[in-house]
Amino acid sequence: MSAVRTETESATALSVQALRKVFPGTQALKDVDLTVRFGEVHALVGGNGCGKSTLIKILSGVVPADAGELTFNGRQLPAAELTARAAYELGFRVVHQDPPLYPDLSVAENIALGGHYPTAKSTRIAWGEVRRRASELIERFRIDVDPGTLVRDLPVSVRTQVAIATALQDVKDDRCIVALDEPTAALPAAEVGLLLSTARRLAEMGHAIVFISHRLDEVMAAADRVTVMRDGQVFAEHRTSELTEAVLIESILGRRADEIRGQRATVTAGEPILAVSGLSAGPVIDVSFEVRAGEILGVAGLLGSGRTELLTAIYGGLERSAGEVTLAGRPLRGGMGPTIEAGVVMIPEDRARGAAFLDMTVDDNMDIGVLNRYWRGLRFRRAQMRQDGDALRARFGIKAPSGSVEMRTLSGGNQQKTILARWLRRDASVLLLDEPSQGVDVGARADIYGAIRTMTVAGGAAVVVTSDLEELAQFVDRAIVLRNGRLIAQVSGEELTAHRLNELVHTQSGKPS
Ligand SMILES: Nc1ncnc2c1ncn2[C@@H]1O[C@H](COP(=O)(O)OP(=O)(O)OP(=O)(O)O)[C@@H](O)[C@H]1O
Repeated sequence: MSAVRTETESATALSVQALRKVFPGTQALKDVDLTVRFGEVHALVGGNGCGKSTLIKILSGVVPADAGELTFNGRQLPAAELTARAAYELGFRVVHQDPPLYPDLSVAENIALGGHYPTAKSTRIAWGEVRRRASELIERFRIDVDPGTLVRDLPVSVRTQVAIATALQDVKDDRCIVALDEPTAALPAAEVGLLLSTARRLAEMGHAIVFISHRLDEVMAAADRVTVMRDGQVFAEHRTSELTEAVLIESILGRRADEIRGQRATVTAGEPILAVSGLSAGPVIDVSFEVRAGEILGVAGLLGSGRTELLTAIYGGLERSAGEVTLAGRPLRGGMGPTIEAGVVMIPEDRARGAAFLDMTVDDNMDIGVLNRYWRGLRFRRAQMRQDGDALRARFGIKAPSGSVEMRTLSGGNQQKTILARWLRRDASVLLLDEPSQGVDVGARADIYGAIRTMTVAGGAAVVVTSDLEELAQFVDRAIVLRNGRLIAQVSGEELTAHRLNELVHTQSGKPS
């Protein structure tokens, strides 16, 4: 899909020179140089905390730089002087993964709110004009949506398309620099393609696209060029046409790609630990399966297939209308308290939002839930707790100046890793994980599955829901596929490939349509 550009390079849209930014305890950007051209999709990749978001925040004028020069579409200015308004006027736009749209308003109303409401002579809003403009934009950006549809009824990828159209509505020429900040992180696999095509189409219109993602297959598919950042610096720039995913991984991590490949269980799985039989709960209908000691079971299914509800119902957070769940032969009767006590731990998808205590320190965030481990009679073993904190941060590659900095100062991916570390350090016999690698870099993803594997090798079992089918194929031992709440297939061995899972997830018969 990536266009190989053989013609002479197009004009420079954005040039960043010697950009620097220091936060207390961290030099987030160290003399960053970057050139992005009109007509290209330029990916920006790198490990969690390498400085991608800081760069985008500076370019959008919301965080001031310490030093450096910026040139937007031929207009140069000192980076420290850029304001949000100037960045906007110079044609810089950012669309985040969770665009701030109003769910209960229509597409047309959202577009109008993101620009200026056209008013009639009486200063009343000219609704006809609102709809006409929205229809024009929808057509221009080729979005498959009716302007009157409420945003809450749209698939996530279409919402992001609407956000892009909203951000670009007042642009006269096609000379914007559009930063798409992890636009696919929360997207189900089926919708990713649509968004990548949108990025390409914007580039073909003439805009310059800066595409931030940890999903390297998407980077390879959608980008012309990729800049790799490491530790606040630009480490390399590649053309994707001259690159393989393995080389890109090495460029990002400084480790060979095969060092981070997942490992399937090496010993035959043991006795069933978790048995689910005839379970119905919410959208889940009559689902039965077993997970054995030593096994990581994957769950594939589209958004709405019941995959999250299945985990929640096992965990006791969703009432069951039928069926039984047993742990090592003993019934788990529901209710989260007894389920946790029995040794089942669930790590939910929205963990960063729901479970990160931003004004507490990083180590405090990891210690919640295991504090009683450190009491010896009346003595609290603080030194041991600190030592364990250091070890955990090293094990999960959590980038922080120390364990005593506030959680809010960590990058998004490092917050995710901190919360995962909190849960993975508990003694669990069954782990239920919903999208464990969302927002984390390719190295950390392998570390997370490594931690899960350590737990299963010791006799535990894990059930993992993820929309990334490549990830399932790489890291789990066996997978079940859900559709419309029902279990439609179990896949293992040679059949466990992303391609096969994709077929099963999307087509009624499990055969290519
Ligand atoms: N407000 C802040 N105060 C202190 N340090 C900060 C602040 N914001 C960011 N940092 C630090 O700057 C570094 C770069 O963070 P940034 O968010 O740019 O990383 P990133 O590449 O976007 O990571 P991710 O892939 O996890 O989103 C990190 O070490 C982070 O902890």
